[in-house]
Amino acid sequence: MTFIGTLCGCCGSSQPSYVSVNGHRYHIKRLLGEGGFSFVYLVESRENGLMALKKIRCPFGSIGSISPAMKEVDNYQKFKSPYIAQIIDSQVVQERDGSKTVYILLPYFSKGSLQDEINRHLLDCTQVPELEVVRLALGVARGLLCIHDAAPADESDVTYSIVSAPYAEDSSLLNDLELDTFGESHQAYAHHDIKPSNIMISSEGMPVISDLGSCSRACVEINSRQALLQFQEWRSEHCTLTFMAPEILDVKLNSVITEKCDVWSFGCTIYTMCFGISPFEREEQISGASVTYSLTTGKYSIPSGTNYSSGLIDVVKKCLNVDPDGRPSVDELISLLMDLQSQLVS
Ligand SMILES: Nc1ncnc2c1ncn2[C@@H]1O[C@H](COP(=O)(O)OP(=O)(O)OP(=O)(O)O)[C@@H](O)[C@H]1O
Repeated sequence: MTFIGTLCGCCGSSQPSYVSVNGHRYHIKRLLGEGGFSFVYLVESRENGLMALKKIRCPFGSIGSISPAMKEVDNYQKFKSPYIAQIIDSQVVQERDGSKTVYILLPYFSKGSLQDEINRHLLDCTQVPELEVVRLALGVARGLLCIHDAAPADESDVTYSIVSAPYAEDSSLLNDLELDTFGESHQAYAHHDIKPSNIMISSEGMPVISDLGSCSRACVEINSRQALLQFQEWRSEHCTLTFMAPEILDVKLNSVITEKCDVWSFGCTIYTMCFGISPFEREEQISGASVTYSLTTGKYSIPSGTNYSSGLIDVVKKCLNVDPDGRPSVDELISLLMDLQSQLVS
């Protein structure tokens, strides 16, 4: 990986900036967005057109700090679905100061995210039509089904050829990648950060789950004080409070977290599509109760006079059950949403 010119296309430099990933040269056009430790740039290549390049900084330069980013690369390779973003290429770079940077090349979603779509409706004072809410929700649910039902991976099939040489040779890194964050053997995965800004909209208008950095094995047993602290630390880096399931926010010793945490976030996402705000943020606005309190007690309300059908509102209510076992599976959600879709089109 080499950079020619200045990396940041929006920093005011008049010089065009280029980046080379595994020998392919890309023109950096502008910054698309940024997260805690990452920047996402719009890049263009002569052969493949526009793409998004995610640059993840691993500040301490140790294997430990690089593994979450490599886990994200691994996740992009793991799930094959039109409803989950597919990786194009990636590379790890050793920086001169000893730190490492991971670059992930992804398709560019010019329509932005579901959050952008919600924001457009808020600005226009319009609401997302119910049929559109159901169509988008169905796509997200199909992507989630692929994550939750991930087939047991044949570890020997996982290839790391995209990793640049110094790390490909580092077997401890590869071993680290195969370790589940919390040492579980169950093969179902959970995304852990489903929210409208992590769902991109394809050029055909289909929802595509992205930002797989928080995705890890679904079944997490919190069976020691150390596991509890480790989970709390992981949660603060990877999950978003207003979409977070109560069992994650108020994680307890001797509890088990499952993929049902995504079902809660999915319910919050449908609610946000309908009402332009997440249920527990709205609760804070109208009652003054903290998000943490409303969320752990499951206290939220549906705006009165809503013209969304009771069938759709019921789907939200089923997902926002404080008891994870009481929430539907993604399979069940898909059939509920399909029924709703047929009723709406008939
Ligand atoms: N493939 C893409 N096409 C277009 N825009 C993108 C793409 N990927 C990311 N973005 C933009 O960049 C933002 C940040 O990307 P991403 O969520 O992957 O980074 P992150 O560091 O994990 O962010 P967060 O901390 O919000 O989870 C997104 O909200 C989106 O606006």
